[in-house]
Amino acid sequence: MKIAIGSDHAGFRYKEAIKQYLISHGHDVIDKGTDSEASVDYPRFIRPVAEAVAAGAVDRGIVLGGSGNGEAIAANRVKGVRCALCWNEESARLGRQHNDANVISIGERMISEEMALKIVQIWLDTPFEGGRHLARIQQLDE
Ligand SMILES: O=C(CO)[C@H](O)[C@H](O)COP(=O)(O)O
Repeated sequence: MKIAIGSDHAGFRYKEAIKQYLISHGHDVIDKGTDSEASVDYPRFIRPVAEAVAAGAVDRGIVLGGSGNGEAIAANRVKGVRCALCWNEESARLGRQHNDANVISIGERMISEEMALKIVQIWLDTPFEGGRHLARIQQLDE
């Protein structure tokens, strides 16, 4: 899968860990920054991830910050993006099953690195359920 990833300074360490995890599992990763733990403003690095997903340049996107809240808000401003803020296995699973989330947001200050990697794995492996959820996600873009 082709996956874009981006973070601010507060999500930088997990971005690097997730990038290595994805590459080691055969994915093609497009890193939109940031490149260090120096303080930056997250919209600058999150919006390019969301735009790449919306344009079909990549299959999925991952955004990270301290809480993941602002990053999810920024990603969801782009039409066609369904970004789920994930903090445990079930939030990641439901993000795919019910919401067909094409982007996830993770808060580095909220969860362990082990949990962050688990979330990514579940989000990649879980299919969209369709059915009653299809009409609902279609209404998001209407
Ligand atoms: O999670 C975030 C936005 O929702 C940011 O990562 C967080 O606000 C950065 O905070 P600071 O500038 O204090 O390091």
